[in-house]
Amino acid sequence: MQIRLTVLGHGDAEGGTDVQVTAPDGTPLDAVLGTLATTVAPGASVPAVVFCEDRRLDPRRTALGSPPLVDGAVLAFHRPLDAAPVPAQVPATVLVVAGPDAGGVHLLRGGEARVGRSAEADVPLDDPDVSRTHCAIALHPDGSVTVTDLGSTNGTLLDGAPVRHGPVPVRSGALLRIGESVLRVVARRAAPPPVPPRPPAQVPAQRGGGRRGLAEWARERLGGAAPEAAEPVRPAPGGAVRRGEAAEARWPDLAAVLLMALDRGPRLWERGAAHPDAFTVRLGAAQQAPDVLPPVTVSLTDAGSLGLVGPRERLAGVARAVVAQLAASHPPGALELVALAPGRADAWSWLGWLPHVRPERGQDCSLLLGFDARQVAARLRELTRRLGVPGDGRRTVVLVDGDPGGADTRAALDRLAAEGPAAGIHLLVLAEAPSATASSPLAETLAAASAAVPALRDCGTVGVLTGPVATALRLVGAGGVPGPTAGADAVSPAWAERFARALAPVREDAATPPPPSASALPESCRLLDALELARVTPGALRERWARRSGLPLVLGTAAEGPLALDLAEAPGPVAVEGAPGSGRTELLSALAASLATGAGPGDLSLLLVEGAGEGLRPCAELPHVTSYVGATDPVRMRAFTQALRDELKRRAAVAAEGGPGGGVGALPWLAVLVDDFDALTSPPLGAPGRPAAGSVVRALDAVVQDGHTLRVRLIVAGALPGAAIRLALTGGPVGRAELRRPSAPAVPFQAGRVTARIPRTSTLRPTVTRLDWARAGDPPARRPVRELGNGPTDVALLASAAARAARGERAATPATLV
Ligand SMILES: Nc1ncnc2c1ncn2[C@@H]1O[C@H](COP(=O)(O)OP(=O)(O)OP(=O)(O)O)[C@@H](O)[C@H]1O
Repeated sequence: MQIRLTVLGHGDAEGGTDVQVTAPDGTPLDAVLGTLATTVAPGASVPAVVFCEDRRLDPRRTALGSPPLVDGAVLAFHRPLDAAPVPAQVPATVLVVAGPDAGGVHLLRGGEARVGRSAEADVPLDDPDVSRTHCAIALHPDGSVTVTDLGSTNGTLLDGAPVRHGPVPVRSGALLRIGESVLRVVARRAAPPPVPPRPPAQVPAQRGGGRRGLAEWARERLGGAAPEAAEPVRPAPGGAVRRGEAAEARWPDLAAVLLMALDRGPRLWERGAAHPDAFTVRLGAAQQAPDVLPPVTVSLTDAGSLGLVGPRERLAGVARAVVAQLAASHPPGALELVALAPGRADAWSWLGWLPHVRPERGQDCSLLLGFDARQVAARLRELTRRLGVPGDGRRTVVLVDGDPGGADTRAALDRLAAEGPAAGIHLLVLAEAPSATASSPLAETLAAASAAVPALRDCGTVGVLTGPVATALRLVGAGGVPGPTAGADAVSPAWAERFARALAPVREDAATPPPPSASALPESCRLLDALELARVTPGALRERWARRSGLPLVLGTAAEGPLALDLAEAPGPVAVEGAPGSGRTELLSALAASLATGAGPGDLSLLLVEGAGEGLRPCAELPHVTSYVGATDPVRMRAFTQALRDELKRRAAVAAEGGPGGGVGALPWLAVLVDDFDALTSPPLGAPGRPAAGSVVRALDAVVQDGHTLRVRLIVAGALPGAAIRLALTGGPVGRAELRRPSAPAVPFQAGRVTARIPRTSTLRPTVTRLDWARAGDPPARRPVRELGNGPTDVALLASAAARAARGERAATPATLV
């Protein structure tokens, strides 16, 4: 199990230190507390008290990975932190629903809240058109709310009417416009509308129910927009203005987006791939009516890719808002996020907390981020591999911020911009340019931006920030077709960090579990540990053989622990596939060793066949092995294949004779394991195995055809058409693989290692490492697994223990083979 925490040590700066903890499930905080303290501050002692938010923890009783110690949690040594705000517990709330510093959720507990550009304001707004102290919103003892303009330069509008003299009463739901920002005041007097039943997204249960009030409150705000009430989406590649209150609720504003993440209620991740509003984002609001905010939206499905052009700070704020909306509305099962932002780790590291950037397609990185040229090239390789291949329904949105570097990389990006949408890959391309104004007209701004960032030309919609302070967004469709203008919604970096951290521990509901993250797998897996035979003794083996059922085959470790299947129940042959050097021979050896621990030699015979080389030789010492032959010896190979065919005939005869239930059940199992299958069945001209190839193919074909009913199983390393179970080595660390079965999702795993000698604890010790977000796009650090050079390997230890255990076992009924 891996979780990421932020630790505030003694006297730490506000940001704290981000760390990653890797430990077996259920490890108590106690086990890593000292390491956490020294990782954050070298030489620090174990803290006397630890808080998670405002809650004091008992380190012996708090398990890593269980609430509150989940991904994204903030631990504070020595002092408590403020808990998350709970709007349900306060009578009124001010939500910043639109504008250049949108998304804020401010609680009114009573008295006056000052709104302004000043950092000291109770509701600070980074909006150039807002005065330092602009207006005051007061909550009175009777629950009523008023607003007073404090002599602002640009004035205050309440539902369109200027607030000249205060205080002016404010109804719940009223819109206050100040500068380019729009605030909605919500007082808690209105009854909540009914909520359509829908299972919420899953997060490990939270004790104490600290956020239940927030959930309730958020439903009041958000619950009205059931997706089934949605009007059909019409293609509007240049963007669309949506009118009416339902439209406002349907494309939530950014305050609502933050509450979706904090609350994890029914609207979080409500849009699966087939949802009518899937992949449609709200870029801002049309400023037409005083008391409504008609959302201006763009559908990525229609646009293909979306470009954003403008000055750096505003541009980044709008892009943060777009990405956050996508992450709040779509589950990771429907949406993958990738960032290509060379040199911009500081700006985009917050994405690292989102579940959507985990590599779940076997990408060799910790997170799908590209913060330097190598990482960008790796991400582009992974993405361009998917071009021309029909998508699996899950879409990918790729944030492109900055020059990807080298000519090859630029060409790959241009290809992705042109061909990506057809493969479910949509770009969000940022291009820095001065705001479009009278002196720098839109067309010129757009032309200059496209020259600097060619991928912009393939974007079906481009939003250009306009106006003297770049707070409006003009949408332009393909071919320069003019689209609507919106007041652009942007969010601050702090908002984005808070939003993403709230989503970090959330998982999709149990009905559609996300594929286990490939990166959650260990770098190496000792087979004997996965078999729970760390100390392999004859007694332990005898005991297993005695209680045997089926033919248990432990493959290695999946994200949740050891991965096993029953070979007796397998519907057909098993193929181990992969590139040379990916670990096929090792996995085949592990399968042989695993089978040998599940049944004694009296109940199971192993036949080992080498197509090339001698990779299986270490397994030949297992007492179960009755034949070990290689293609280099065609005479023995022919004899072997003849004997195998005879054995199949003998078994068929026993099966035919057998009484009710078939006599075959009394026969020992026979497992044929073939390494380098391709070399065996189609050896190159002049290869020593060539003379025997024909007979081998016939014998193995007979096993495929008849073996299944005769207690004979076939496992080959190589491509075997019609294999029922495929163990595909996917690259990355050696031994990284996927279990693939028809009509079942692929299960990533790390293959068991058996021909080396690995100290028992090397993959189980808890570790704490500082998180370096700039390196998160690299292949995961390969913790060098200490393999002991001298002394017996694990398979030799197993073979010796098995040989001793077999002495005294009832005499096997050996297969009559060479
Ligand atoms: N699961 C594993 N963990 C760690 N190291 C491994 C693992 N599997 C294989 N290796 C090591 O990687 C190297 C290649 O493994 P292996 O020979 O099994 O690959 P292969 O796919 O059979 O390739 P080839 O057919 O070219 O021999 C060997 O040195 C082996 O010890």
